[in-house]
Amino acid sequence: MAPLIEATGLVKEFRRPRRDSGLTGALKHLVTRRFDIHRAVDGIDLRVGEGESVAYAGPNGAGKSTTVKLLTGILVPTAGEVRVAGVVPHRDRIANAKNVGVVFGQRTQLWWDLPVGDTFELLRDMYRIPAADYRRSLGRLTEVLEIGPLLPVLARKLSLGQRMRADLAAALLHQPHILYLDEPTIGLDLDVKDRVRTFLRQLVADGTTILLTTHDIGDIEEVCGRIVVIDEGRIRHDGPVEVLRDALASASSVRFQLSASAPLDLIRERLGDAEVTAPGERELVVRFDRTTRTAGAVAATVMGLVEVRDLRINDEGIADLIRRIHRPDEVTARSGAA
Ligand SMILES: Nc1ncnc2c1ncn2[C@@H]1O[C@H](COP(=O)(O)OP(=O)(O)OP(=O)(O)O)[C@@H](O)[C@H]1O
Repeated sequence: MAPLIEATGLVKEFRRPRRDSGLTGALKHLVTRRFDIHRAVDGIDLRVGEGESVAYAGPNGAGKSTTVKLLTGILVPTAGEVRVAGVVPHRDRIANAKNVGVVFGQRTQLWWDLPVGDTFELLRDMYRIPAADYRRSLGRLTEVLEIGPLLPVLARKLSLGQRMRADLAAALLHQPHILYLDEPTIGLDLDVKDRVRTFLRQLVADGTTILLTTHDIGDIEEVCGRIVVIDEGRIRHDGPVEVLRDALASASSVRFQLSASAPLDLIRERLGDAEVTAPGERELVVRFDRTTRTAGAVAATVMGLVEVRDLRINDEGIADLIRRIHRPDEVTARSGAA
């Protein structure tokens, strides 16, 4: 079966005005209008199957929102191919919109000055949802998201948590197969976060395909089965969240503050397969497998080779791994293989 989301060699370039500094620069720009080309998405190959829940993670400016905009058809790719449920999004935005729901944590699609229920009715008309389907869909969403009491309330009077639940319902009224979520739990308190995540898990269990961009590790761990990490417009990592979690269950690290710069080669030689990096001049980080050596043994080895002022032991989590994928310079300074 063909994947539901299929992007091949996807590229999006933006033109950015190039302006030299100062008044002369601004005036020159007015006359000559020079531009730089910026590749926000730089050759992405992504396939997402029906029913998958994929986290799309990466640092600020990595190209996450641009990818989602290409998938919704808001943006036209500079190069490459994209298909969502068989539709080329930018060629047929209306057909694509029928298959897709979109939720932005930082922006609402509810009409600000209307009661929530009125927005829902507008969406029913926009999507031409048949009356019986609408009643069923609204009934189910009202119940699971507990938004019955919110229907007569003006959107602008909702709390953030209430707004997010209403936004989720708005995105799902037309029963799309695919849901894109952009930071859906941002700013929510723990209770509401939990409810939103439980709801999303249920959606996935019922067969909806989810692509979720987030900086929140809890969203990734609790909702997603797969994680794709993007940086500078390129995919740096793609794999099951569970494998990552298992790999990290045994990962540990010790961070040292040193009195002098570290004899890196010597430390690497003594620590064998551990990963030794020097993020700062008098800083040393050793990552190792907890099942094969102890933090105490690592500390003793380092202390035998250089004077240590302070040290901190950390067990690694998915957040650390994503951070390391973002900083290939730290990752490439591997011991053994390096
Ligand atoms: N319309 C635009 N015109 C010019 N540059 C843009 C435009 N939209 C995005 N960019 C640039 O493209 C790059 C990727 O932006 P994008 O919004 O996709 O990142 P992101 O991964 O979603 O980041 P964040 O986590 O901050 O939301 C950034 O450098 C951004 O400044």
